[in-house]
Amino acid sequence: MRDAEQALFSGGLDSFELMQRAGNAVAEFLHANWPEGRIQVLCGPGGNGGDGFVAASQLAKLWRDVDVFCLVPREDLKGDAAKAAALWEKDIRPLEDALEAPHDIVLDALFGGGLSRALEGTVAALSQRGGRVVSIDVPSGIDGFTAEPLGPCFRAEGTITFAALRPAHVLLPAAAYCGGVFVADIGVPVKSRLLENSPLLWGKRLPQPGQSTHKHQRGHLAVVSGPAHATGAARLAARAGLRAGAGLVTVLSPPDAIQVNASHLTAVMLKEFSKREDVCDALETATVAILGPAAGVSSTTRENVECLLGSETKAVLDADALTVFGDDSEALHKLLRPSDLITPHIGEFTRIFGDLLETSSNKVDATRKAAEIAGCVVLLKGADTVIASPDGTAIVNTHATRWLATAGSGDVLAGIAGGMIAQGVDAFTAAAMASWLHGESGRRVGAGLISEDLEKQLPEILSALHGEKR
Ligand SMILES: NC(=O)C1=CN([C@@H]2O[C@H](COP(=O)(O)OP(=O)(O)OC[C@H]3O[C@@H](n4cnc5c(N)ncnc54)[C@H](O)[C@@H]3O)[C@@H](O)[C@H]2O)[C@@H](O)CC1
Ligand SMILES: [K+]
Repeated sequence: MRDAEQALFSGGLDSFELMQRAGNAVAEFLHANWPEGRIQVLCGPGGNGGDGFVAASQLAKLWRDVDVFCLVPREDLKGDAAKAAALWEKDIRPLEDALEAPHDIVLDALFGGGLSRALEGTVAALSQRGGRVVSIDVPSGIDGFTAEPLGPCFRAEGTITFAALRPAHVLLPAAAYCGGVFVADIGVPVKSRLLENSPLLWGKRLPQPGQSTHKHQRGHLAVVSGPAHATGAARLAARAGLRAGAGLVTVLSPPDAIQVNASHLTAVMLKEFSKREDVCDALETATVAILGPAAGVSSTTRENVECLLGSETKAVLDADALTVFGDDSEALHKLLRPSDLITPHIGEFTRIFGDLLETSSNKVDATRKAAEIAGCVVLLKGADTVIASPDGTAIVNTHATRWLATAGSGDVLAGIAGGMIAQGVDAFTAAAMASWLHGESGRRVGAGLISEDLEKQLPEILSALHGEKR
């Protein structure tokens, strides 16, 4: 966003004009959503405070009852913040006075996301008062780069930011302090490359069969099963893929697991593989294959991955398919293609991308770098799942529930993504669809959730998204 602002300024746009647009947007946002009550505006010394002064004068024009407090005296303000303060003709009171002043709503215009040290003294005390808070840019006290509180910080009911979402608005723990986030368009032409997951992003692209579509036109998903003692993961993924709409789903099974797989599968087909060539042949007939869930950390799994990534078939790689490359991750990066999806949890991510999480400012940056390195779509699982494509576009999914932290949950996620890819959805969109549908399924089950419950929720959820009554 900084680059886009700089381009605008060098194109002749006055930075104070931008601040006025920002402050006016804040006033509109606050007035529309918190239409009643006395407003206490808390201003910092920089641009964030400047937005606060503009908003305060605009809110007063809307006949709102407004008091303004500032961390520094009016005469110490500089640049745009000083110009903005000049718009406020009444008193600017010292910040300490705010502690005891009557109010209903606080407008937190103290600091933006560039804050470099923890809040102290009066500011820290104000942040801990509770009550109804609306924050400008980010709740003050949040480090916008790491998306973590630097110490005490405001907890907002709503946050208004400008031009585009930043990681702190969607990544935990910062996102939990933001409340509802509104992105105001102030004329900064950024191509938003960070989005929050929602059916609004992809609902219209959910695949659905036409009246005369036959199953072969809905794609073929293959899922590679582990050995006899580890077959459940593949079946969870396979059934989820079928529910997501893949026309055909086949579990590819080693000979020792055929009986156990056969006794548990009905609509999902089963095919035996005993040697490398069998897997290669079977994978080539599929549109997409899921490899990794309970596949085993073995040379067979590695060979199967190499076979899949050397074929025309798209890949969804998870768990053991990633772990087998733990000591040779560059080989995996070289094989992966832009149409592939990998779905590591943090441990697997570290195995194949080293210390990227520690060396990046936050999870969004780390996942973006990973997608660029691997040249494929990366879905980093967590309470705030991040999906990134090699071009830098990222989506964060917070539509989930803690009850999803259970055995087999990730296999279902991979299965839904595979089912969508089978039907022609690109890997990035399929990952976004899958993480939201997975989260929604989890929320519908709630406490007591086991992974077998998840795919059963899909018909109702998908019907609702398609606008069909059941
Ligand atoms: N960049 C732009 O052109 C625009 C910026 N806007 C606003 O400007 C804000 C960014 O402005 P700034 O870069 O001035 O940043 P801030 O408004 O966050 O202010 C930073 C100032 O606070 C001081 N400071 C940092 N931590 C402190 C602490 N713990 N205790 C006391 N003082 C501390 C710093 O020394 C610095 O002087 C955004 O958040 C947004 O609200 C908007 O007006 C839109 C346009
Ligand atoms: K703020």
